[in-house]
Formats: sequence, structure tokens, C-alpha cells
Amino acid sequence: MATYDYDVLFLGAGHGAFDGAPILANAGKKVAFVEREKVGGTCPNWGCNAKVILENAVSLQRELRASDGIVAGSGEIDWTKNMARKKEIISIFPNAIQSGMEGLGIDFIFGDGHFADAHTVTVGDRQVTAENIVIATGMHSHRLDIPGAEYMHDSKDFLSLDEAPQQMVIIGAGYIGLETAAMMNAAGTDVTVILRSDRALPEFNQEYSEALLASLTKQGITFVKNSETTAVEQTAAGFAVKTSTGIYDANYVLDATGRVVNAAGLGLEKLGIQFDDHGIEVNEYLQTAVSNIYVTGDAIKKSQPKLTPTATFESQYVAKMLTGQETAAIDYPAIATNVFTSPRLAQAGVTLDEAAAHPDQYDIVEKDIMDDWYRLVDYEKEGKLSLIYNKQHQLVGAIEISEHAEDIINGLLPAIEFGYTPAQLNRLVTIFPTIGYSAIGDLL
Ligand SMILES: Cc1cc2nc3c(=O)[nH]c(=O)nc-3n(C[C@H](O)[C@H](O)[C@H](O)COP(=O)(O)OP(=O)(O)OC[C@H]3O[C@@H](n4cnc5c(N)ncnc54)[C@H](O)[C@@H]3O)c2cc1C
Ligand SMILES: NC(=O)c1ccc[n+]([C@@H]2O[C@H](COP(=O)([O-])OP(=O)(O)OC[C@H]3O[C@@H](n4cnc5c(N)ncnc54)[C@H](O)[C@@H]3O)[C@@H](O)[C@H]2O)c1
Repeated sequence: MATYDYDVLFLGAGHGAFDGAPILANAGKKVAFVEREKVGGTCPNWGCNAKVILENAVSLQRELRASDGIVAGSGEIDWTKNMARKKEIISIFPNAIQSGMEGLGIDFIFGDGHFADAHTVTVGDRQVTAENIVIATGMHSHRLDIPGAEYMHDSKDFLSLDEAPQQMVIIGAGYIGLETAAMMNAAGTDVTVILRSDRALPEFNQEYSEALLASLTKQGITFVKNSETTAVEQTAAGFAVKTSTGIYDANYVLDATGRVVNAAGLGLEKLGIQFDDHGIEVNEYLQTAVSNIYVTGDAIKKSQPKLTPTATFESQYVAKMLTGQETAAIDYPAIATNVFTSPRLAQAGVTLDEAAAHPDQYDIVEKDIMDDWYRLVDYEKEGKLSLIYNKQHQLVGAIEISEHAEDIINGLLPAIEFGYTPAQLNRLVTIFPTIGYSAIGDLL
């Protein structure tokens, strides 16, 4: 029987890898990560954690300003201090993750990895062999191929930006485009967002995404729809972003046109593993066409949202498969997702569009959340919630726009995932008065 250096080798050390690795190590497997950049990957270093620290100042500002002078002050954000705080908080992650893993006996090999064969990864001048290899290489920012592309920044650059620019143009109105627009508008930057089509956030129901754009517009952000960006030119004052609908000036231009999977250059072609910019193809066991090579996290070609908790779920699933604790095909639960703007837009389970398309299977209940007394306590001024029930009157999906949408959707998630009946919901005696009470109360 062949002997290998490791039982399981992860390519990448993000959530798609390090959340499952302890299960393997605790089961006695010899495990290693190959990482070419920072331990922890995108989420702690250049994604969720980094972003949400910066965004916290926006939430504070919103509450202060919504209080109509009860809490005095202008709520001005010092972006430079905000960024310094972010850097300080996230700086601990790579070492903390690495030492936690090493404490379990897991090795780190630093460098760019690619396949030599189905059991061998080349890292620099080293060949590392493993019985099973998990590709957890994540994604990188898509960059527009237009003249002046070198003047644009991506989300990784932005999340280290020390000074708030006076004028910012953002190309793309997905999660990153809108979250950045909301943050910089709150920090005093004049923000213009260029949309290629007439809609933002296609994963969400359009009435809700339009409500978000309307709210952000009221706050001062300019949205330019149906506009193709053609070039960026340097000017005396900064940059001119040329589009099919006009020229927009900026001191900082963010390319937020999506993300591309890190698959090219891994040597997958010679192994017969299919991939494109959206991901690497896997079966329902997250196995590629080569049975000992798996994929987890953002690198998978999938319909589920590419989020950290999804990567964690997949990483732990593969680890359980490789230790014999799991043998069934992956069964994804309801996945909650939230756009961290002010207001938030969040959803989980069956979508509103899916429910509307299948009235024989679902009922939609619209809620005016401003009917809820606690929302007034919290200085909420606008918001909307749609609940989706199956014909057995079990909750199967929800979408909300409000300042607390992420907490409401998180609160509803157990009911959505486990299909609680009204009788079961009636047994939930939550803490009053809280937003959690409002979440469950909304169902009854
Ligand atoms: C700006 C931003 C904000 C986000 N906000 C949120 C949020 O609020 N909530 C949320 O749930 N999700 C958020 N996400 C998404 C989340 O970050 C990803 O879903 C998550 O990081 C995926 O984990 P992963 O392990 O699959 O990939 P990654 O975290 O990207 O890790 C992949 C790792 O592989 C390494 N690697 C790649 N190729 C190689 C190679 N050939 N050899 C060696 N190493 C390699 C990379 O260096 C990287 O460290 C955000 C993403 C971005 C960009
Ligand atoms: N809050 C969160 O959970 C969160 C935050 C950030 C990122 N993420 C994850 O990262 C992924 C990537 O985020 P993203 O914002 O980069 O991608 P995205 O797919 O959400 O948005 C990209 C946007 O760019 C637009 N676009 C593409 N080409 C364009 C062009 N030529 N001109 C103008 N617009 C163009 C697309 O239409 C789309 O609206 C998300 O899908 C999500 O999985 C999650």
C-alpha cells in the first residue's frame, strides 16, 4: 500500500480548511495546510471580520443620528482611527489560528501549491504527498479589463484604506459594492455606484433590493443604472471614470464586479477536473472527478451562497466523510445571508421569488414591521418583512429589510430549518422586550 506524508492535505488555510481540520486531527489523521498568503484566508484578513469592524462605526452613527438629538453630537466618523482599530483587531487572527492548529499537531507549509499528480502537491521545490487532498483555495476579485484598470482598487485594497477619499466611484452593486458605498457615505465620502444593469443584488427579491437602493439614495449615495464602464483616466484632481452614461470624477475607484475562483494554475486540467471562473465541479459528496480530491468553500461551483458559514459547513462535512463519521451526500441546511448596509437586507430559506413562482406550494405573508412597538424603541423608521410558509403552515423562508434584519433572520433560522409548526412556536418564551422577541412574535 502506498504511503503518504499526510492523510489529508488542504490547499488553502481559510474557513474552508481550518474549520474541518480539527475533526480530522482529533480522529488521529495526519493533516497539513498549504497556504500562499495569510493563514485564515479572506474572511478574517480581507473579508467579513475586517469589514464588520469598520462597519460598526456606521451602526453607531446611524443610531445616534436616528435619536433626533436625544443623544447629542454629529456622529462624524474618523475613518483613519476606524481603520487603525480594524487593523489592530484583525492582526491577531493569523497567528491565533496557526497556533491553534499546530496545537492539534497540524502542519503548515507556506507557498503556492499546485498538483503534480492526484496525490502530490508541489510547493516551491518541495513535493508533498497525501492520501486525500482538499482544494480550499477560495476566490480573488474580478478585475475589469478596460483601459486604466491599473487605477482601480479591489476590496482587499479598500479594506486597508487609511484615509477616506473625497469622491469615490464604485463599479458593481453586489454585496461588496453596496457595503462599501454605505460605509464610505457614512464616513463623509461622496459616493457614486455604477450598475451595468437596472438591478442590484440579484440574489434578493427586486422589491427589496430597490427598497435598499432607495434608502441609500436618500442617505446621499448616487446610483447610475444601465451604465457600461469603458475606461478610467488619470486627471489633475484624481480620476475620471468613463461610462456609456457619462463621466464620473473620483479620488478612489473601486472595482466591485464580482469574484473569480482560484483554480487556474492548480494543474487541474491534467487530472481531468473541470472548472471555470465560477468554481470547480464536484459531486454531491464534494468530490471532484478524481475520487481522493475534494473541494470546499468558495472554490466549489455551486448554487449555495458563497459565505463563510457555508465554507465551514462544507469543511466539516468533508472532514466527517474522511473520518467515516458521515457517509451520506451533503445536505445543505437553510443558509442565512445579510448585506451589511444600513438598513440591512437579509434572507434565509425559500426565496420570495421562488415562493411567488409556486403559489401551489407556498403562502407569502407580508409584515409591516413598524407595527412592532420595539422597532420604535430602537429608532427604526422603515422596514419590511416577508414570511414564506408551506401548505402545512411551517415557516420555510423569510426576507427582511431593516436595521436589525440580520438578527431577525438569525432568530427565525431554527424555525425555517426545522419547519416549526405554530404549536411549537407557541412554546418559545423569549426575553422581552428584545429584537429576538420581535422575531418570533412576528410569526404568530
Ligand atoms: C470583502 C468581503 C467581505 C465578505 N463578507 C462576508 C460576510 O460578511 N459574511 C460572510 O459569511 N462571508 C463574507 N465574505 C465571503 C467569505 O469571506 C468567504 O465565503 C470565505 O472566506 C470562504 O472561505 P474559503 O476558505 O473557501 O476561501 P478563502 O478564505 O478565500 O481562503 C482560501 C485560501 O487559499 C489560499 N490559496 C489560494 N490558492 C492557493 C494555492 N494555489 N496554494 C496555496 N494557497 C492558496 C489563499 O491565499 C487563501 O488564504 C466576504 C468576502 C469578501 C471578499
Ligand atoms: N455580507 C456578506 O455576506 C458578503 C459581503 C461581501 C462579499 N460576500 C461574498 O462575496 C461574493 C462576491 O461579492 P461581490 O460583491 O464581489 O460580487 P457580487 O456577485 O455580489 O456582485 C458583483 C456585481 O458586479 C456587477 N458587475 C459585474 N460586471 C460588471 C461590469 N462590467 N460593470 C458593472 N457591474 C458589473 C454584477 O452585476 C454584480 O451586481 C458575494 O457573492 C458573497 O458570496 C458576502
